[in-house]
Amino acid sequence: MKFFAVIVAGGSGTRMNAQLPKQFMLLAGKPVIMHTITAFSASAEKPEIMVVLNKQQFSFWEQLCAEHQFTVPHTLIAGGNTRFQSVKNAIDTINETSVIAIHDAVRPLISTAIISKAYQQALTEGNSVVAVPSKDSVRWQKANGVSQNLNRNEVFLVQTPQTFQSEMIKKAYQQEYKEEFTDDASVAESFGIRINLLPGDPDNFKITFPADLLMAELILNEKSR
Ligand SMILES: Nc1ccn([C@@H]2O[C@H](COP(=O)(O)OP(=O)(O)OP(=O)(O)O)[C@@H](O)[C@H]2O)c(=O)n1
Ligand SMILES: C[C@](O)(CO)[C@H](O)COP(=O)(O)O
Repeated sequence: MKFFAVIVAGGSGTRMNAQLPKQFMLLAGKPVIMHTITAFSASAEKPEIMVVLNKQQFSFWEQLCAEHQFTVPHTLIAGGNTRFQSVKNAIDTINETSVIAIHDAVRPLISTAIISKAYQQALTEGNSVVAVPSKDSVRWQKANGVSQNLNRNEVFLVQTPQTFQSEMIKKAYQQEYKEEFTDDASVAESFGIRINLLPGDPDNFKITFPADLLMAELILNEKSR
């Protein structure tokens, strides 16, 4: 079977509040996204890697690759205004029957073990969505202003990769964009696909705020000791 990795990095990182988009910020001496691409290239399935970037940043990325002697093979795809559009731009170019993992560039601490489990689950069960249990209590704030406790054993926080057999995810991404499409699982589910969860890893958090980058740096330092 052919495997693809779509690494989405077309965002501008408004919550990070920095000049440089967070996917290019340095983590342990190299841009965040290079850690992410390296993890996929090291996985047993040896996926073909697609990197989705804002078109305006193609030449900057090529400069970064030269500066960091980054030679992992990948193709560049132009991003869109939403994550949904960025993913769609990439998967629309895939015509082979395959298994496609979609991953946020800004989750650089993903392990090769989880990547492989995700590909294998999607191969046998159709899809695989990485998620972790909540470490906090969880409440649902209803429209009438009343909040209600939820059983946190039944609530999961969704990560990436989100991995699918190509035929189903390509069809799901033909739907019109809706605001509730915050990830690939929500797109697939709205198309009628039942989602399979795969246990994730708390370290596979999304770099969203400045403190997240500091935490990622600490974890990498600890792992290299
Ligand atoms: N138009 C977009 C928006 C987001 N992404 C990617 O989707 C992932 C998750 O998005 P998020 O953390 O929200 O990134 P940003 O959109 O960059 O951040 P913010 O929402 O704070 O602006 C990131 O790797 C981001 O680059 C993308 O490829 N194209
Ligand atoms: C895809 C995702 O990372 C799964 O948790 C998340 O939904 C992305 O959300 P964001 O608002 O684009 O950061």
